[in-house]
Amino acid sequence: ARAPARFARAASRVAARPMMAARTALIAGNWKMNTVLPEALKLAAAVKDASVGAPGDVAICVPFPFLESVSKVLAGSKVGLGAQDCSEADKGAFTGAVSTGMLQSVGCAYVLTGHSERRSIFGESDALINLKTKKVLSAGLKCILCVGELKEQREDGTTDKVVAAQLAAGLKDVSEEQLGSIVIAYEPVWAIGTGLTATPEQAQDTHAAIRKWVQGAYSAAAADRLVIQYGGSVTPETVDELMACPDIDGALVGGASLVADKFARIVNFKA
Ligand SMILES: O=C(CO)COP(=O)(O)O
Repeated sequence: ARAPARFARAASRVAARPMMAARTALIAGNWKMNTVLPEALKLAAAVKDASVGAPGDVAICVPFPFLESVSKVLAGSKVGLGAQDCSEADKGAFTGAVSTGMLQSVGCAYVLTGHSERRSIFGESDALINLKTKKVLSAGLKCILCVGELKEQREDGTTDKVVAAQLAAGLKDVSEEQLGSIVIAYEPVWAIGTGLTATPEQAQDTHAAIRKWVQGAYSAAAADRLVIQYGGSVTPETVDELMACPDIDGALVGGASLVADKFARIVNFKA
């Protein structure tokens, strides 16, 4: 999704643009509430094998009970382990909750926050998402913060406004240095699990708007470094076109990440 650094530097001299960072792509699978242990182990082993020659970074966000055993399967591979949620608290009387310290202790490198299913099904507010995001960062983990508009919002032309508000709230009190441990996943809600992928143009436009927002809120350098994933019905058939867009730096994949062959093709995208 980007030119090699030497071309980017040459281009920046010609066009007098700020130097572009060489962003490393990140393809992440979000298994959601799927698999039982034997399936999880088998799928993780397949992802490990498929990722050996992958052009970018790879991660899988697996259900809590399988984190530790999947971590052993992934040991020594380039596949990072991720969780799908965490508590905003450190520890104590929070029945059923899972802390970032627990996640770190079983080998997690990534945590998702702000997923639209957490927002809509579990009623998570922007304020709670911000607390969770900051907890992930203070534990030294990488945070994949998800944002995205509803169908009605895309139709009434408020996508950029909605996404900007989610970014402002989710990243409140997150420093520019901490932003280096954030990945933004743009997941239009109408495209999640529906088979309706955003067109590369729709996705690129919103990714560019996200990067512009980060430039205004932080700096051009921070915006340039930021990895922005697209999520929403990504498949082997759509990944290459999406990854060819200049501001699309990766994918957050739900359904297709549960099918070993499909995810193998996605992590080995051709841009
Ligand atoms: O929500 C998603 C990833 O977090 C996307 O899910 P699908 O790829 O199944 O649309």
